[in-house]
Amino acid sequence: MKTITCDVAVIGAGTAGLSAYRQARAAGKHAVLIEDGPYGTTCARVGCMPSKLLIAAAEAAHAVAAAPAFGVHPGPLRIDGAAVMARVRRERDRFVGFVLENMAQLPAADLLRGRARFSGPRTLLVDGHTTVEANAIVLATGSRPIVPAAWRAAGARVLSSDAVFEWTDLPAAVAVVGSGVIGLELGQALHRLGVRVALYARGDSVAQLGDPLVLAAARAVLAEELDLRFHTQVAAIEATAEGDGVLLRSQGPDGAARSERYDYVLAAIGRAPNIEDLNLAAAGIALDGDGVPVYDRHTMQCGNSAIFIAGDASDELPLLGEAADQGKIAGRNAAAFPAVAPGLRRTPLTIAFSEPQIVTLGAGYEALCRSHEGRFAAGKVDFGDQGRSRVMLQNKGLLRVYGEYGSGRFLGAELIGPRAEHLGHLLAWACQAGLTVRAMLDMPFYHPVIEEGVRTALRELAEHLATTPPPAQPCPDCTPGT
Ligand SMILES: Cc1cc2nc3c(=O)[nH]c(=O)nc-3n(C[C@H](O)[C@H](O)[C@H](O)COP(=O)(O)OP(=O)(O)OC[C@H]3O[C@@H](n4cnc5c(N)ncnc54)[C@H](O)[C@@H]3O)c2cc1C
Ligand SMILES: NC(=O)c1ccc[n+]([C@@H]2O[C@H](COP(=O)([O-])OP(=O)(O)OC[C@H]3O[C@@H](n4cnc5c(N)ncnc54)[C@H](O)[C@@H]3O)[C@@H](O)[C@H]2O)c1
Repeated sequence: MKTITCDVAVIGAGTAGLSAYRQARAAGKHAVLIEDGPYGTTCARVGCMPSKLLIAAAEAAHAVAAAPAFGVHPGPLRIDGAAVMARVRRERDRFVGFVLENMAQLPAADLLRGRARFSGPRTLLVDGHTTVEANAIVLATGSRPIVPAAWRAAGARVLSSDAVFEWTDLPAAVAVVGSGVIGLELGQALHRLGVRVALYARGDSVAQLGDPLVLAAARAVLAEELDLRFHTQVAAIEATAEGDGVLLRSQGPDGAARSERYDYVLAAIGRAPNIEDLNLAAAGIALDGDGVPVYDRHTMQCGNSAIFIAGDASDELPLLGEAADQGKIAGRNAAAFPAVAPGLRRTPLTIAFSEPQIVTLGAGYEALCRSHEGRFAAGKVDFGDQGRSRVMLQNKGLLRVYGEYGSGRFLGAELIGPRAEHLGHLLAWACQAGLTVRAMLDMPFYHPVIEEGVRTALRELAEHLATTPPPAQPCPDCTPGT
């Protein structure tokens, strides 16, 4: 058994862990980075990048399919599934390669291979071969896809998003379970690439949306294109007798049972933080009801301990940018421990790369119903009649913007709409800058642009904010589906 003594031990060499490690090193500390899986990060290997590569191929196919509506006839659409997946894997490998190149430049003595578990509040045991004694520890162990054991029992044709990017060709039929971000992004991309896709949702939620009006718009817009099965329970999944597919038995909202054959079932029902194998009992920190360490989101410190948490492991907002920011804060504070200080937490921004894209930023509708009951107003724009959106034949979706009575401060927004990733950034920046709705309306708006739709929504919001707020009452419509 070897013993390593260091200032900061980081568990997990993903985005959050690498960010924490770099901060600790930049502070002049001896840091050790422990990883038991492949290097390359979830984002590059099986997350953000390969999923966006698949979506990019789907967008190309969709552009061809949509062209005749403009009087442009490019000829019959032919999708070469093997070529699509080859590009996805080739470009994915390129992104992973950049991470690996950076890893190769780190001092070899700082990199420890193996699975870390706590053996004390400041001590880790790595695979039974090394004990690491650290002044502070950063827990950046990421998350993993949830696939219920009963579904796994059906065999290898029940898979998570991790496996999709290893395909060498596109299958003929896929059942996607879950209407969250992964289900929507991958389900729509596969559909646009010619795969028969049915998307099963036990409730009627759509991606990260909470605003009932935007949710309703999203359901309607997406259902125009996708086979969306809302309020449908997956009753059982079993392998076909030939082993070449799966039978999915489901029960719809009318109680009717259905059994359908697919090549694969893609479980997209959420991700769980990697925390249970860490022997957290030895760490001496408080855990919440889900077993996740209780921590301060501004310092990422777990209680008053020398343990800091970052990235998907924190189960807060499992997004790349958050992992990088949280890792930075955790690494800096671990290096400075016990002199812990709050770090920058930005205005929350989430983007689902469906089409139309789905975006939330700032305070969402459900959160405002709790924190600002009777104290906030909303404005909206329906993209159906929005000039530039219609020019581009992308005139679908709804934006709702929220502002605070009295201060006139812009609080947040939810939307499904064209080029929403850009609108989302614009609005998130205004939110973080603390702008009032009036100040936002004083900004330039070109013509004809989609941002004019944002102005329409802001104008409506400004009108509401100029009136007396209605008497406080419970939000009548803030209970969207599960
Ligand atoms: C399909 C998909 C698409 C996504 N798309 C986007 C997107 O478009 N935009 C966006 O912002 N986010 C996206 N995300 C989310 C984003 O990828 C994650 O939030 C981010 O990668 C999390 O980084 P992390 O450092 O917390 O975890 P990871 O990168 O997973 O790193 C954790 C590391 O810890 C290691 N580890 C775990 N336990 C131990 C242990 N006990 N000992 C040693 N090592 C351990 C793991 O092997 C892993 O390497 C997507 C995710 C998925 C799955
Ligand atoms: N564009 C992006 O930023 C992006 C893309 C992909 C993933 N991600 C991240 O990855 C995380 C995980 O994505 P996800 O889509 O797996 O999770 P999610 O939490 O977004 O959605 C999971 C969905 O599955 C449903 N569900 C849960 N249990 C179920 C069950 N037993 N049967 C049927 N449905 C069930 C939930 O109601 C929900 O609609 C996201 O929260 C997001 O942070 C981000």
